[in-house]
Amino acid sequence: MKLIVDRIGCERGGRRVLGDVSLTLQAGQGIALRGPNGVGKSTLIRALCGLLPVTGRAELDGRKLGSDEWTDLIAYTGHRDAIKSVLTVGENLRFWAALHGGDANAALDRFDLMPIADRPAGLCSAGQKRRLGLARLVLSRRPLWLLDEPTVSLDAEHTRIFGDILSTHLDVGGLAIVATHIDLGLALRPHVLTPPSAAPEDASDPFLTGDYL
Ligand SMILES: Nc1ncnc2c1ncn2[C@@H]1O[C@H](COP(=O)(O)OP(=O)(O)OP(=O)(O)O)[C@@H](O)[C@H]1O
Repeated sequence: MKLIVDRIGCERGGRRVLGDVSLTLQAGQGIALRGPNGVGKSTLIRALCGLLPVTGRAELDGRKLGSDEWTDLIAYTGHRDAIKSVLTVGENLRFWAALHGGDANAALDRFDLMPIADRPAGLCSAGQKRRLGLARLVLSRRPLWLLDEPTVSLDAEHTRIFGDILSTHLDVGGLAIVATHIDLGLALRPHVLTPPSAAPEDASDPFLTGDYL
């Protein structure tokens, strides 16, 4: 399996926030997406999920970004945990397992969630909710993981466990793009985003040039 991202760019709010990103990934490889706040890491991840209109193209084994075939190959975790707070931890995972066909108990076990399987998800701590959200990844059994700061709220031990799970995913031929500010201790290839070239500004306007302050 091979991912080709070819000059993907994106505008948000009428402003160009992502400029012509190109990269390739082979089966078993992962990228650590880096760069300062606001440079476009989340935008690129969301764009590759098909959630934002883009210029350029991306293909995963010939399946084009935006097609249903592409969507069937990706698993996404964003800043929100995407859990159902009135269901218990176990019910959340069984719901996802019913959709994807994975093993809910194995996912509970893998993410150290078995001791709180009967707790309503809405009553979990931030780190517990994050682990529950991440557990969907292994249930989905999809090859390309698009992860936006997956370890936020995780303690050191659960960050290590998540690193092991991601490593296993890559070992079996998965692919991953991970926006992260921390070192996960894995052999992820760094890809540093830089801001898109700025639109020309009116040099005489202090409110645009920044000379005001
Ligand atoms: N909904 C939106 N509408 C307009 N502009 C947005 C929107 N969301 C984000 N942006 C802008 O897009 C740019 C890239 O934001 P993005 O969230 O992708 O950055 P990031 O690299 O993930 O940042 P961080 O490290 O802080 O998470 C920023 O300048 C931001 O202001």
